[in-house]
Amino acid sequence: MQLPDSFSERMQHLLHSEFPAFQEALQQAPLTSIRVNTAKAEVAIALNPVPWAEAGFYLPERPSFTLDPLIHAGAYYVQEASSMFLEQALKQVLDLEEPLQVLDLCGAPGGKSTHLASLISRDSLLVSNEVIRSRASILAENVAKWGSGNVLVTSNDPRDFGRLPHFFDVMVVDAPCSGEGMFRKDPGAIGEWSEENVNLCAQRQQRILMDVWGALKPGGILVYSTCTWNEQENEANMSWLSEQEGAASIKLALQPEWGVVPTQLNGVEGYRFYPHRVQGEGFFMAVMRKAGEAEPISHSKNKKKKYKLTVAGKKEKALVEHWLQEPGSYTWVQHNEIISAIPEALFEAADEVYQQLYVLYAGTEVAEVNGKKLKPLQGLALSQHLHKNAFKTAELDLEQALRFLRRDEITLGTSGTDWLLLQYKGRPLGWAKQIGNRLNNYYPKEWRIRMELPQVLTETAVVS
Ligand SMILES: C[S@@+](CC[C@H](N)C(=O)[O-])C[C@H]1O[C@@H](n2cnc3c(N)ncnc32)[C@H](O)[C@@H]1O
Repeated sequence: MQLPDSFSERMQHLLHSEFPAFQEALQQAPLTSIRVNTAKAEVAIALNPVPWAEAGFYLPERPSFTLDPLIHAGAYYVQEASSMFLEQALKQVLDLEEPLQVLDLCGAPGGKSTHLASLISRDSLLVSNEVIRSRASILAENVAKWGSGNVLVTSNDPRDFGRLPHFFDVMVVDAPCSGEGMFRKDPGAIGEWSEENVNLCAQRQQRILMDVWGALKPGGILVYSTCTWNEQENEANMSWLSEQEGAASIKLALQPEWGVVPTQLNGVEGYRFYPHRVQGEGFFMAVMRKAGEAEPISHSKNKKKKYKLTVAGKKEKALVEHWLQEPGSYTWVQHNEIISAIPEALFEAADEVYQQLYVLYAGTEVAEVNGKKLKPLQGLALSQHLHKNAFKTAELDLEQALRFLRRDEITLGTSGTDWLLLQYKGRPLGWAKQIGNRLNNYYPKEWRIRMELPQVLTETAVVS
């Protein structure tokens, strides 16, 4: 791996005698790690845990994840281990039992969003945003697969969040960066690296931070991260924020065996992940508290208020509400023919987000209602709160499951006119409709596996 000279000089300056070990680590193959969706699955084999994330595990080798139906069922997410350090920021700084309004500003493809969704309580709202529309669709797909039901996926420019002043208790800004920490995983990133790009990234990060800062409550928490090592994009930006806005740095407790390197610049604490020190890729994180007193969440129900969300009619709601567990805990909303369930406690906040931002996916998309015709939706199949007994289910073997996920035609020897919830190892994958002894495949077109199946299929058996 040929590194740019000025990058090597910078790293030598940062690492001194550790530089040769760092260089050598960059030549090693990157590690593979996953984070298990504990609401849906558990690890099936003895795996080494990621020490700073409860549901994180290293895999001994990288399987073909596409060929494991359970990844499509949202049973786990492939995520780089260092990034899972976000968990420490949340657990050490916040009371996660409390209802929180959380923003993940740079959300796609969804590693941190799905992690946040697992960490926050059911009465907490996660707004998961991605400015680039095509990437926002992938984010919405991953959020729907995770199935927690308390996430709104938006696709807005950071400056649009100025329309939600003092709205969020927590903000995660996993900023677009020069990607030095990804050189080992994505050698293509080396060619894009330049001093000029580092400066441009640092300026863009400051702009992003200023654009969203107003949406953070006084006393609210910012978790800032990048996958790069240079000081400009990391400690210097946090020091700038502290000077500019009076934000205070928050110190996290570290276990020495983690190998995470704490840093300090002008009173700002940072956490660095180097591949020769930790089992993971390059990463930086800092946690800051906005000046001022924390305000409790208050959304007054006002009868005269004009809502953007339309509550579903009684008739429509009655048709589908038994499809989720605890139907009474949701507000059922309808947009065109789509009925979605939003946790009742989050309705007011969700409506405010709808008033101000472009929402791509909200809560759990449950059904499409067209007169008397009812179609269960993919979001429901993958929901952690699906009421399975309301449906006929069919268990698929590995080949059938992969064919279903490719949107191929499949036959199961069933007959009738029902909707079938198709499962693999007991985990729902999606819907098929029986038409006599044929099955219509309703797996979403945009999500389908495009890969040809190999002649011999082997089970991945990472989680069960
Ligand atoms: C490091 S990635 C986010 C990874 C994600 N947090 C995860 O854990 O899966 C940064 C994201 O910022 C988005 N982005 C690019 N330019 C941006 C901008 N000007 N403002 C906000 N986000 C931007 C990128 O499209 C990208 O998805």
